[in-house]
Amino acid sequence: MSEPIIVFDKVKKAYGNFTVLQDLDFHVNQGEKVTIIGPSGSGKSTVLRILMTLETITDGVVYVGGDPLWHENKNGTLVKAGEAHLRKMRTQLGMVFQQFNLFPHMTVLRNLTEAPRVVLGMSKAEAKDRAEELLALVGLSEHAQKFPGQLSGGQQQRVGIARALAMRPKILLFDEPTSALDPELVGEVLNVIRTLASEHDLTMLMVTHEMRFAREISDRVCFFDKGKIHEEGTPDELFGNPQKERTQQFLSAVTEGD
Ligand SMILES: Nc1ncnc2c1ncn2[C@@H]1O[C@H](COP(=O)(O)OP(=O)(O)OP(=O)(O)O)[C@@H](O)[C@H]1O
Repeated sequence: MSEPIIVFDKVKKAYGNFTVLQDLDFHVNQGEKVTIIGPSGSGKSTVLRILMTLETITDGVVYVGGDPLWHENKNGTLVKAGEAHLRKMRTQLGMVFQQFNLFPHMTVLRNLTEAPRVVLGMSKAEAKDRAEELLALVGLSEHAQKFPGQLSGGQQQRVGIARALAMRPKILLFDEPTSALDPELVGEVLNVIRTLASEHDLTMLMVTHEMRFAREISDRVCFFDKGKIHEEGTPDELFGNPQKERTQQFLSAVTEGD
């Protein structure tokens, strides 16, 4: 049984009086592929944004790789983490965004080499070698010198995946990676994620509306509702035999016509 690499311990996230996550207990084991599904506004993206340190937490503790993410241990007490701690912790995670978030004024190659050089201090030659390997992995070797605007949405998202991998994260987060794409471009992105999931020992946590894909690649699927895990299980359990009425309602609404 592998160790948890992500742990949410009674995490609360509120914006003013509005509570998005309420006492959330959640974990992902090392190497596990976990998918979060659920209705709009249930807090799915917030979980990923907290892990990327793009959102703070209101209460509770998040652990990544055994260390508190948003806190530092000072003489046995957890205190709010400083920027240096956050920066160090962040290197364990990579994120693939819905809107790709590539640097538009940089070539594809530079999009992949910039952060490894600046943040990890990698040499130019090493960063370039690594970027070329990753572009081959996502099938974009011949587009290295293009700018993001010259690529299709599917190609841009494949660059987004390669860029996240360039930082050699232990954990890869995907926030609805195909929802900004035209339907005919979804398949090529899912193929890349499928390859990563089957051939690499990465821990993957994904928010997606692609139910069939979630069923195929996940070890575990969590159904979120109102900032909590309402039900979770293997894909066969959750999609094939959901136990709770709310899960059944959600699944029958989103899989209608499938
Ligand atoms: N900066 C913010 N200020 C106030 N409310 C916010 C902020 N960011 C998110 N929210 C609210 O928090 C709730 C959860 O947002 P989140 O993006 O996590 O939902 P989600 O489950 O990912 O939804 P979707 O499937 O629509 O992306 C939503 O109701 C959203 O409006």
